[in-house]
Amino acid sequence: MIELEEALELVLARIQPVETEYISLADANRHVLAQDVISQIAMPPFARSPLDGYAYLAIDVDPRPLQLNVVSEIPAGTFSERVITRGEAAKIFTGAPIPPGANCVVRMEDTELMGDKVTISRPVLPGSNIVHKGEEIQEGDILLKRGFYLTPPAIGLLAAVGINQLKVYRRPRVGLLSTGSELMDVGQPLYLGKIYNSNSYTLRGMLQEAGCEVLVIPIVYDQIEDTLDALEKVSEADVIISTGGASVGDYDIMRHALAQFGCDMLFWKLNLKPGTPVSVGQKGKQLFFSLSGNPAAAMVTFELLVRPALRKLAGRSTPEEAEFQVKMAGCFGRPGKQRRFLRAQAVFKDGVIWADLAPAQGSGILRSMIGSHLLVDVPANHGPVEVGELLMARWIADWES
Ligand SMILES: Nc1nc2c(c(=O)[nH]1)N[C@H]1C(S)=C(S)[C@@H](COP(=O)(O)OP(=O)(O)OC[C@H]3O[C@@H](n4cnc5c(N)ncnc54)[C@H](O)[C@@H]3O)O[C@H]1N2
Ligand code: MOO
Repeated sequence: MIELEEALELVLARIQPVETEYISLADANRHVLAQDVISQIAMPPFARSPLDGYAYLAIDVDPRPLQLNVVSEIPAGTFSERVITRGEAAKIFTGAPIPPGANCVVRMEDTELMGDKVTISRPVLPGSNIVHKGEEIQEGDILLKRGFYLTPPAIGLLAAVGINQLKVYRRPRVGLLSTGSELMDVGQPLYLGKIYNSNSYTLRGMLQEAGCEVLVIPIVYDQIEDTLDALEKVSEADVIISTGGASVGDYDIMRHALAQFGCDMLFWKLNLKPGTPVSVGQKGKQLFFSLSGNPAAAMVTFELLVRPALRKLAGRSTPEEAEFQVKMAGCFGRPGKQRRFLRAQAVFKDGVIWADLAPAQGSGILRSMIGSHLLVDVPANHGPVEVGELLMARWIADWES
């Protein structure tokens, strides 16, 4: 039985990021950048108007009202080289370039146009309502660094500076095995003694959200031969995750199957709950995680151990999330001898993050993950957890309620 931190060290030491590839920006969501991105242009690329109105050359002491001759019109997408001098204005629209000579924009609502003369009821000060060139991004800015996990705002930012090809790490390929002779797939009536396989569905979604390609082997019987066959089917995967058959029972064969498959076994059992009976093996470049079959336990150990491993494999610069302090909104009577991770909702009140525990904390209770944002880290041999107590916790993905 080893500590989580020791297990993580052992696992992370065995992982190198996957190879890189070039992809188009349209395919970049949930990929990890394998290059620093330096902007070749400024954004905006020119000084522009944030309003529909009139651009002109203001001074500090313009009379009220101010009357100007309208000498040009600049819709967005065009530009005008006509220099605006004192007494002149250009009719301008949101997003259009400020013409040379002008030093401000007054909004349409404060003006009245008669023929080619505009009367400005409330003149503005020099510099008003101009978005300067490079206000958001300067040419040469490092926008994003290698190891950055690309999600929509970052992809939009890359589009904003005109990037259409980029170097990323290829998606990690993950094979997913649900083992258990009691399992049936959804879509059929349930036989006596059987249950539906939920782990495949939970973990497939978690893996997809983490940017992985997933190959699912839905149900593997608790027999060495079946397990070895299933392992052969995922020979292209970088990482193989199995659930079930991880403990001490006669049919808990996963770690034996892995050893027989030729894995070098790194450890068996983590000193934490839920999900104690985890083992990890390595064969060549492939890493094998055997997780508990209990649905909540599988999710928790995925968060604590597998997710950091996948992050490093995917090329991300920060494999692990830091813990932070929370205040307990509920009590928990029996944490036990082992370190324990409690599922809880984060509630912000009076400047504090309160951890509101899920009502049931059993290893098999998948419902407790719904609406949980936190895993509260209760140390080994901790007595009962009291209301108001301060403990450390880590964020997990936001499983909305
Ligand atoms: N004598 C002992 N028994 C057990 C121990 C122990 O130390 N001594 N440890 C317990 C702990 S802790 C856990 S956790 C479980 C782990 O069991 P396994 O990983 O071997 O998992 P299974 O027995 O195969 O399954 C556990 C539970 O989860 C259900 N299950 C399995 N796969 C799925 C799936 N894909 N979808 C939904 N539900 C699944 C399975 O039917 C069982 O009810 O062992 C304890 N036993
Ligand atoms: O380790 Mo197990 O605590 O029941 O999930």
